[in-house]
Amino acid sequence: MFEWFWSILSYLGLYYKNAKILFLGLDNAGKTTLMHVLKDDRLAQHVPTQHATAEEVIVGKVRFRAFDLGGHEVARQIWRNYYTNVDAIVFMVDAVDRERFLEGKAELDRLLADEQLSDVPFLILGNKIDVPQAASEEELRTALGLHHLTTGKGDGFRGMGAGGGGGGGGKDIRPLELFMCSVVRRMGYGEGFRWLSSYL
Ligand SMILES: Nc1nc2c(ncn2[C@@H]2O[C@H](COP(=O)(O)OP(=O)(O)OP(=O)(O)O)[C@@H](O)[C@H]2O)c(=O)[nH]1
Ligand SMILES: [Mg+2]
Repeated sequence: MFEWFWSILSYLGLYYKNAKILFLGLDNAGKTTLMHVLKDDRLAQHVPTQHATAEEVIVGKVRFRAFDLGGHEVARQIWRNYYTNVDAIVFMVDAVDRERFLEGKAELDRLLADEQLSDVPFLILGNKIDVPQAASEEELRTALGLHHLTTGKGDGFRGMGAGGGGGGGGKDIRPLELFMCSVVRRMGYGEGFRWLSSYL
């Protein structure tokens, strides 16, 4: 099943596709930490990102050009400078910081409403589930208002009837899913990226 999946990917020429993805989300969500775990498998403490950085990362068999943008309020103003030719958005949320769910939702809604991104798949990562107080997937799904937006976690190709489980899944529906993860424990995001790869 898995072999079959990758052979189709390579047949379609997506094998090692140089996809451009943006890591977005509020400050302190864990974007830079994830970037470095993906890039050189190293966990480190990072200062809040002031300047966007781009790195080449390979997840599974897809090569990404990942742009790590700062999440603090001033840094958010330049997110839109990176929207051109973007292939996917990874939107990270700190699942522990309930007080900022609303702020995160507002930023996510702004992105989802942006014309330039109307066709772009969104992988939403609820990070820090290693912390016992972290919100559950269901709680975060509700807090971010995702119930009617998610398209299902099954691998799928756009236009071939996406959607393995959730609602939606029609042809013109933007792929969007929420996966819970812990970057420090190196769990959860792999499934998310695998899901995302199937739409690139
Ligand atoms: N408990 C826990 N903490 C994490 C995890 N991932 C990241 N962190 C911590 O969260 C804090 C912020 O991480 P960063 O990667 O700097 O966050 P960022 O999203 O890049 O923040 P900005 O650059 O300000 O936008 C750091 O103290 C990380 O160690 C995780 O999976 N679990
Ligand atoms: Mg950062």
